[in-house]
Amino acid sequence: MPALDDDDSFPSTPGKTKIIERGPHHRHHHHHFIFARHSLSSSLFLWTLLFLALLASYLSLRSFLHTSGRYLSSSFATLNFDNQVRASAEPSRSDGLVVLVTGAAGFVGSHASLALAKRGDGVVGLDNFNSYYDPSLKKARKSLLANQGIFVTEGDINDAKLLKRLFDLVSFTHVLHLAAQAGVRYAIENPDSYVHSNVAGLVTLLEACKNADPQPAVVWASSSSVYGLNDEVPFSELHRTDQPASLYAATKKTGEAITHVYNHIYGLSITGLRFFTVYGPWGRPDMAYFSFTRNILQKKPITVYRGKDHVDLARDFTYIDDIVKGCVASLDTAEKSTGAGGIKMGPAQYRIYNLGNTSPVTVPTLVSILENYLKVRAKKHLVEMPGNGDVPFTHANITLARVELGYKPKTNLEEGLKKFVKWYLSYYGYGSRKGKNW
Ligand SMILES: O=C(O)[C@H]1O[C@H](OP(=O)(O)OP(=O)(O)OC[C@H]2O[C@@H](n3ccc(=O)[nH]c3=O)[C@H](O)[C@@H]2O)[C@H](O)[C@@H](O)[C@@H]1O
Repeated sequence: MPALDDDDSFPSTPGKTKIIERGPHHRHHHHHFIFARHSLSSSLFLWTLLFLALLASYLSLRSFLHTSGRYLSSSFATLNFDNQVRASAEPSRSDGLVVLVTGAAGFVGSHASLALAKRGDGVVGLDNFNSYYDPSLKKARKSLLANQGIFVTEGDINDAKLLKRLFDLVSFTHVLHLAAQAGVRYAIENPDSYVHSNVAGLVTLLEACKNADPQPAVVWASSSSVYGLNDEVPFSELHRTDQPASLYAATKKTGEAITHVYNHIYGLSITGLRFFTVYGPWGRPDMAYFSFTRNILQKKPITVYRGKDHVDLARDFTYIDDIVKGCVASLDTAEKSTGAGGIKMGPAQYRIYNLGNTSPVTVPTLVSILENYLKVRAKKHLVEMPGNGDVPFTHANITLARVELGYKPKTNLEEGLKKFVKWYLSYYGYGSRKGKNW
């Protein structure tokens, strides 16, 4: 029986190497071979080590440069931001106010910021540039402000860190709080945005104000819509405001309650302004006078809502310059907040004013004024008021604002719309039509 070769007697175990011994000669060669393999693999090992070490130092150097570069550029950005905020906040007259304007790239915010800067107050703007309506209009307003040395930082009033940073950088004497989710009917589509800006954002802003030392006096935009289903006319600050007709109105009414709490607990000086359908150049594209103008010029139909029994809707349309005067007068007459760093020192001022025009105009009349200036007939679709938040009319009693603020609106709808249309035609490049219309 042939001897079974040991090597073949067992199937090789996976992973185990068989050592074959073939006598001394073989063994020598084998050692030589092993030695060569050894020296080859150890030098390969060394080279690999060297390579890895080089690679590691390259990578760490790169990441160091990257991090320090980023750190340096972010430090420069921080420094740049701080300098811009401080420079913008510097009043150019000796007793100038130092005002944080929220919603500064908005319609009322941009006009108010310009008016304040023009008389020598320091103004820092804050705006989130959201896309509720064309943000390019907001950017254009921002450039207008930048030309007057006003810096508008891009940020949300819900950003507590950013607010703290601004208050750490600047001792604001006043906050003009105009940032909000506006629009009555849009609340049906996007209710959350109203809670986000008009409730949560307001609280975040008031927290920053009450923590500041010194605390600023706060003037903010409420709305004529808080009168809701009230049918006593003209609307007085003494009338009921507990029957809102839209979520928008409800969040503004909530704002009045929330600001009262901060006044009561922390001694913040508060002035709430109930604006009545503000219009004018650089206005809001979502509002009727603006979208009607666009559609009329583009020969597109417009929808004109009507109330019950075909009664025309009416608004106490108020021109932007009059509203700005009311805002500035409110800032000038606001008493100081009494608290500091979150602690109340004594009772503080709490005021609410109507800022309207006192002469309501129907929506069809608004349309015919526009038709007249645009020299185009509107394609009107008369539609029953859809019940999505509108009230049939607004009409302001402004006695309180007149007596306490010296507020006196002086632009009627015809004059105001003339200025608006002139701006609209030039801004949207209807330049050649100008001569024809004016
Ligand atoms: O005074 C206020 O408190 C409010 O004024 C305006 O709200 P509104 O009066 O509804 O202003 P527009 O949206 O310009 O509407 C004006 C009138 O035109 C009517 N309208 C609007 C849009 C439309 O397509 N058709 C139409 O007939 C409305 O029903 C309303 O009677 C602003 O949009 C709100 O942000 C502000 O808070």
